Amino acid sequence: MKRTEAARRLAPPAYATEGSAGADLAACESVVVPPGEWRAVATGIFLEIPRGYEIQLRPRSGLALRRGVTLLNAPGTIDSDYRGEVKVLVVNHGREPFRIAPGDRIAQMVLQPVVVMNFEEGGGLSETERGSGGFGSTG
Ligand SMILES: O=c1ccn([C@H]2C[C@H](O)[C@@H](COP(=O)(O)OP(=O)(O)OP(=O)(O)O)O2)c(=O)[nH]1
Repeated sequence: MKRTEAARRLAPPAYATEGSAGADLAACESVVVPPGEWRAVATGIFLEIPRGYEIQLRPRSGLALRRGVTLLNAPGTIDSDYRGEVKVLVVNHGREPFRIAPGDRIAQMVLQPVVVMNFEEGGGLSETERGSGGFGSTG
């Protein structure tokens, strides 16, 4: 079904359906992303994420399949101490300009627990069979 302008205006900025991993995230501004380019798209959403969690911004598979549109930095990270507006870095790999209207769902958000890393300098690393082999070293 084609969404009308009125439906777009009424759409909430983010919505989750039961059983879905992510909540869809909508744009709050009109943006045109030309082929081969990217834009930071405003959502009008400001979050306070509990410490120990992050939100990942992920592409929507339908936009990727139909339009070649995805997120430049997928998954985008929203830190728990970030208090600014959530923006979505939309990149257009397709051949047509990608037109975004307020209310269009352009990404999805997933809440994830994170393990906080603390680094300290050590004397050396333990030996393993792999050692420093990587990038196809096993064939
Ligand atoms: O797609 C994104 C990615 C990031 N952010 C916001 C929230 C995040 O907490 C902050 C910083 O993101 P990130 O750590 O990826 O950016 P950076 O390039 O490492 O910058 P900084 O030095 O500000 O951490 O920018 C967004 O709104 N959308």
